[in-house]
Amino acid sequence: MSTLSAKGLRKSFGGVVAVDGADLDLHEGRINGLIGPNGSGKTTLFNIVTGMIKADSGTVRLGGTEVTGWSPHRIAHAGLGRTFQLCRVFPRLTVMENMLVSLRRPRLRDILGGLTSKADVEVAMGWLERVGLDHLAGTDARDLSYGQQKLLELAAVLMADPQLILLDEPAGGVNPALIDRIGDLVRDLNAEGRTFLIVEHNMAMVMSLCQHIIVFDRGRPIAAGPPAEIQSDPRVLEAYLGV
Ligand SMILES: Nc1ncnc2c1ncn2[C@@H]1O[C@H](COP(=O)(O)OP(=O)(O)OP(=O)(O)O)[C@@H](O)[C@H]1O
Repeated sequence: MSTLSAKGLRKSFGGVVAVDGADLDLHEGRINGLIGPNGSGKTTLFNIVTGMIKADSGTVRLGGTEVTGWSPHRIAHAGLGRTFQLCRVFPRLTVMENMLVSLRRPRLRDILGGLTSKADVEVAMGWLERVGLDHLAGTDARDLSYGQQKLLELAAVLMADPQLILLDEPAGGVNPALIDRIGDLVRDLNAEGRTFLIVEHNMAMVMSLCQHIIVFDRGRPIAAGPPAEIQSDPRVLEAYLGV
């Protein structure tokens, strides 16, 4: 079960209302997009549904189970993986070590001492091949380009075999060739049955990749539908252009 839904989410930071009574319903098995002007609450929503921050009110359900207030680790264990707007890899660990620490099971000392299970290394290598980083397995993550680090972060998320994956600005700061590779990878992973929710400012990517788009403005959804519908929705144009 991968469906993510939320009801009445609300979150304020001091006087700033970041998420303002938002509902969310993802289309299962689809590539869902979440767009909206800067500061409209998209990342805060991501952080709430992945357990990184607690909402002031509202509920989150994952595959029929209420997960409101669960820790990020428990939510990840329930099948939800995520990447971050500012990519999070361990710069001084190699690409392979980054893959293995994402499992949490082995201890860092074991990984650095080569005491990891052969099966884990094989699974990690399989994902590195899928994202095109297998030839860099022994390279320190800090020596990868920013786009390659984003691919590594996604590959590390895939180690947990999540059925639902949230990507926070996968194209941000990435060169066009790697943006295409990330897009192809998302399509392939979706064809295998994984559901995606993608926050992205690159409209060309969102419109070509996503099958269902949710538009946020001032902390709540103002429109949802297929790309062609969203592109011509007057509420969306108003939110973006103020027209
Ligand atoms: N930790 C925080 N402390 C204070 N204010 C915050 C915090 N996190 C978010 N905000 C505020 O909440 C609002 C929503 O921010 P959020 O980052 O969720 O928007 P966003 O849609 O993801 O923006 P962007 O597209 O620029 O990443 C903004 O006004 C932001 O300044």
